[in-house]
Amino acid sequence: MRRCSTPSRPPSYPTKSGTNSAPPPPTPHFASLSAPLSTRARALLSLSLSMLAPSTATATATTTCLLLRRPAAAIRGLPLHSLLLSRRRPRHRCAVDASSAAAASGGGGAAKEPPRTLFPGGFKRPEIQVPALVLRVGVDEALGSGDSVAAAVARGVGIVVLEAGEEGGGRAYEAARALKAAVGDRAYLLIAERVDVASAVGASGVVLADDGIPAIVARSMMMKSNSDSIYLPLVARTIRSSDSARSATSSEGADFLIVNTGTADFSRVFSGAGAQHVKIPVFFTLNDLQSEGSFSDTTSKLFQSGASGIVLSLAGIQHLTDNIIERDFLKVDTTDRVPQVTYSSANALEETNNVMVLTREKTKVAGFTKLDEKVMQLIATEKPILSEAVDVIRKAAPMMEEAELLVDAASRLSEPFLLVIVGEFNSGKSTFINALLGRKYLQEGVVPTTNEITLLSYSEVDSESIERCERHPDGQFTCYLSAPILKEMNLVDTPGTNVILQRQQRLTEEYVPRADLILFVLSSDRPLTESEVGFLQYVQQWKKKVVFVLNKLDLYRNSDELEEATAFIKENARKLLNTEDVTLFPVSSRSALEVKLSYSNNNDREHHGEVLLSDPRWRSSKFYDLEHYLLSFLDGSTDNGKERVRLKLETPIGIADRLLTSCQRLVKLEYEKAIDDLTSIRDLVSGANSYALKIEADSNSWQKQISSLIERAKSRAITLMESTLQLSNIDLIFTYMLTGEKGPSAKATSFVQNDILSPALDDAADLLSEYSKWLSSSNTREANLYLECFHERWNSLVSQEESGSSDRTELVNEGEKLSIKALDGFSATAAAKVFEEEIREVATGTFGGLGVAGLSASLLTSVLTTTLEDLLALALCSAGGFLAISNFPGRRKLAVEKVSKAADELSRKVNEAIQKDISQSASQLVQFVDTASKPYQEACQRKIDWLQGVQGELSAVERKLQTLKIDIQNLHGS
Ligand SMILES: Nc1nc2c(ncn2[C@@H]2O[C@H](COP(=O)(O)OP(=O)(O)OP(=O)(O)O)[C@@H](O)[C@H]2O)c(=O)[nH]1
Repeated sequence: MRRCSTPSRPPSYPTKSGTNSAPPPPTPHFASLSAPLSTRARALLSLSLSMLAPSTATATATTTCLLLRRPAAAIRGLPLHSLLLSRRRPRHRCAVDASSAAAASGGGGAAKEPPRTLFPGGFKRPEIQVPALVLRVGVDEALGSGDSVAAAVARGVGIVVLEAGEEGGGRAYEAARALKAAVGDRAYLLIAERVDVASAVGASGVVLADDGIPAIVARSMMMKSNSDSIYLPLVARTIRSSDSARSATSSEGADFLIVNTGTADFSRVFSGAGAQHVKIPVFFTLNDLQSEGSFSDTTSKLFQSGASGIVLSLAGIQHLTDNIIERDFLKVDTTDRVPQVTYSSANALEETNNVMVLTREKTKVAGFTKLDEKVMQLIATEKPILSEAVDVIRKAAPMMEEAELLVDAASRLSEPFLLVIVGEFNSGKSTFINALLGRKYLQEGVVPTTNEITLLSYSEVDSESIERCERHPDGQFTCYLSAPILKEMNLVDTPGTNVILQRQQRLTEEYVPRADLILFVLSSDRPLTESEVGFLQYVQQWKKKVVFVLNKLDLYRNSDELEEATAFIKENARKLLNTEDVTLFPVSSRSALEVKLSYSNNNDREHHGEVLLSDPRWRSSKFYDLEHYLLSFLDGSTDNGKERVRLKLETPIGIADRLLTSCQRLVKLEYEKAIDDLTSIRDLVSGANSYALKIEADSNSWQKQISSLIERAKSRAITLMESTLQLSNIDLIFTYMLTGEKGPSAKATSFVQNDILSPALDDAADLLSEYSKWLSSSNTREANLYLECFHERWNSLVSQEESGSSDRTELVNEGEKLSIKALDGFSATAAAKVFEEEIREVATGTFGGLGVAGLSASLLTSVLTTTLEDLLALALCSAGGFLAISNFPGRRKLAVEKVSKAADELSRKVNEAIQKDISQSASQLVQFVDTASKPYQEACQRKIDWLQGVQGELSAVERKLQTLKIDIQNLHGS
């Protein structure tokens, strides 16, 4: 029998969180579904995943909520205020439904892989909103003060830390569970020093002690134990010194730090030289005994001097007034205040003597400083089409977080050209950027040095003193520098593509679609490694223009080696990027930087280029060609300059293209699924028609029981009649004729009535009543199965009111059943009377006119026992009476037949009533199922219509984008 299994919901529709591991209800008997849903759902889901995921990613159906709204990464690059205003946004975790996951995996124990999105790294980084209010809770408090914790979260606490380090596992686990229940998804729950407990309760992460296990180990332990989650676990570390802060922030990979030493120690912790390298948020634990006034001062001071949040106990939170919370943690005034700490970049910090810059860059440099009319027009045309695309993408796939990429890219249309520098760690990305800018703005090093994305933007004020870096809540840095090239070109330094931390891999992946041009830095000592090939394939999916830089040219011993390497790279890049046009610049960034730095004090700007060219080190670095190429991008009169405009305009179109294609496929799948759903519902409804057959088959045993009951009564009555109407009973018959009812036949009549008919009728009535109940309950059960099936499979389509409107009372009116009424016209007394009359009829019809005086029938019959002998004897006794008596057996037979017929008639009536009941019940059920299915059918139809509309909108906006693309291509041709 097919089961009414829960279908896995498509990714673009929100699902209810929570699990339902109850077994699926049985299916109505004739539910004929076109395919078992578990298989179908799995196919659907993996299709949509593989469609969304790059080809290198393996998509598996492990979760129904693959694409969640607005992760930190997706909003990186959005205006700051929009990041901060999203503060109270509830965090979505992927609630993997146990049953749907099981269904999706075919019910077997198939190995689950992390779900993927458009980014091959696949995982999402949780957002940490700053300034953050962190609550630390002890085990006792957690077990007893759930309400206070919930209240604190409602007031603005974003992170709750359970201090479970000292506790035994059992209590720590119970406390963590209690906190999890109190906090829900409204804040992050982190467990201090207990990765096992954090994993067991599905907490958001852990806080490690200063000397605890490495962050990467903790993170991977948590990821292993919660392999369904698409979020990277948060790992924080408590620190006591700036040195440990520095190590925690660099290669270690912690997400934020907690300073546990109290307010007074803040400056001490952050006074060391290492503090300048702390690139992740730092939260300070505040002493609870502060009065309100001092709290107010303290929080302000902490934020001004670089803290990103404060940590308080439950008691401490109570001292914090709503005003302070509102002022420092919730309300963000984006006009005149920088709520994040602003870090100076490495060099600038030294130069400015740790002075924090609290004014924010307000004036951005336009992307195209010399925009011609046509470009302006194109931008004006493009923006509304992009916003239309965003609307329709959000409509078609509300959970597709990647829509934010498009929003971001569209908002950057008027901003500077975005050159994103990618490459494996240590390939020389930072050195290349420094060489291009002519100053050591970025750190370089042999160990991975770039943990975060750094966006280099132009600072309008031409003074080095205000060069600085701002850290955004999700870790991205924006550095404002005065390098002229940044006026029209923003540079992005990314973490290496082969870093061990998934978080950084993802950071880089997310920047690829936004890039207007990608500079792929390869290292001469290992050109085109496996991971570089993988990353290039990913880049190719976004159809980005890539320029290769073969760095560390100085490592080659001769030109043959260089030629061999360039040929190798070009040949492979051609294949990988599917283009003939591969641009590759072999350079030595380090030499170039050294040369530039050696002339940095040369004030003769005018002849700077000539001076450099005269230096053989500069010439051998070959940096000039690359620099010239990039600068030509900034010159609108050159081919590269024109291409720059095209690339810039095409960046959001490329993203839109890809997202729209994904949406088209999703919507198509949704559409096909909706059609399938509608067909399945209709199949179920028509399957109800077969219910009559099934119920008839099931009614057979009832019918047989009742028939055999009647049959038994009949045969007993007939036996009685036959034994009464024997000539051997002729005395009795005569007596009966003479004395009427008082004779011996009255005995037979009462026997028929009391011993045969009445009990048989009672039994039959009981049986029919039971049958009627059975019929009703069978109907109700069947109806319920249908309801459950509709509810189970298509619950998400209809509202509760709509689905609950079917009335089941119609199905249970067993009092109305015809089979019960079938016995109504049949009374035992009346039947016995008829029985008696039949005997009388036989007797009078046979002997009434005979008048045989002197014949001793009893004498004859005492010796003659059979009917034949009776007749013979009578014939012998009276030739005159022979004729009359010879009719006796015939009359007796007729009487018996009459009784038999009456019984058969009763049996037929009962069977007929049963049949009518069956067909009535079946049609009631069909009617019921039809009515119950209506809301679902209508909802499916609505969805089909809606999806058709969305398909139309998607196609319309795609067409507009195609036209726009042609216009952009023709921009400089006409
Ligand atoms: N020989 C040689 N070494 C170079 C050159 N460019 C950079 N390096 C060295 O390569 C190492 C890594 O340079 P970085 O610029 O930090 O490399 P990166 O790609 O930014 O590294 P991550 O930020 O960790 O991804 C440093 O020791 C540089 O001095 C070069 O042209 N020649």
